[in-house]
Amino acid sequence: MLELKNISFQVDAEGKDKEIIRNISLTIPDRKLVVVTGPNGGGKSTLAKLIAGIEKPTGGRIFFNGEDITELGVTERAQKGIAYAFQQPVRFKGIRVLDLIRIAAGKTLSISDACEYLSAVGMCARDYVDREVNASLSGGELKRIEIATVLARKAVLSVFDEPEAGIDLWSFRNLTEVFQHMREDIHDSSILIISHQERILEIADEIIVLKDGQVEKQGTRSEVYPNLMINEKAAVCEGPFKVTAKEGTEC
Ligand SMILES: Nc1ncnc2c1ncn2[C@@H]1O[C@H](COP(=O)(O)OP(=O)(O)OP(=O)(O)O)[C@@H](O)[C@H]1O
Repeated sequence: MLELKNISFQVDAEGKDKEIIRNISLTIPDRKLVVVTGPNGGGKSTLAKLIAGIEKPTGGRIFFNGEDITELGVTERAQKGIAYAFQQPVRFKGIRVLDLIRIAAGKTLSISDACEYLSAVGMCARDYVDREVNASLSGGELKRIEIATVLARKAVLSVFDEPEAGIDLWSFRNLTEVFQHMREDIHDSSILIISHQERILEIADEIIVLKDGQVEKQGTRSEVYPNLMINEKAAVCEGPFKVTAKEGTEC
């Protein structure tokens, strides 16, 4: 279980203090798939980076299975079982896709085992295992490879920052199935996905809405999702809208 207690994150932006995360307290329980959503610039990626240890909070404490990990860096948190897939993954010149998946798994996987992770994210695995993780890969390919490495980690807490970004619709459909399988096979781990996608929100156990660096809403999918959809619809409807019990929201 991951617990954030009164977490704040402030940066110096052109000589002025800017508070990106404002006194957030939340829990990511074991055996749950939690989706963080909300408007652009609300602080979602920053929250993920604070959890992964890429950024350090300027206030508050972070606990992982009861242990205070606030002062631990990325590597130590990774060793404790926190895996993180960037919104914009980094490239590793000189390292093959196969090596990256083996490093993530922490063991010498056979080529066919490594290929399974690539196939899971919609890649024709044999075409990719020997490719270098360099600039020759497209953004979408790189993104899928990174998601495959997080799958290979089998982490205690897997954090995915906008896994849908840059991924074509067909592969995205596959990807939601991957998350669904991860959810079914969750045991003592948990999954945190930052996403704007309805298909991902629909498979969440819990949804957190982050806005202006604060938790605007938090609850089970059935508590949060219907209202979220109404608000989204209201934002795009020019005129008045009505809600019907059966059909959801109509403009
Ligand atoms: N190091 C930084 N210095 C200054 N401003 C920052 C820094 N990091 C993030 N921000 C700002 O903080 C806000 C939140 O950024 P963040 O990337 O966490 O948002 P987000 O909710 O993930 O957005 P999106 O949905 O667009 O990915 C944004 O306004 C961003 O420009």
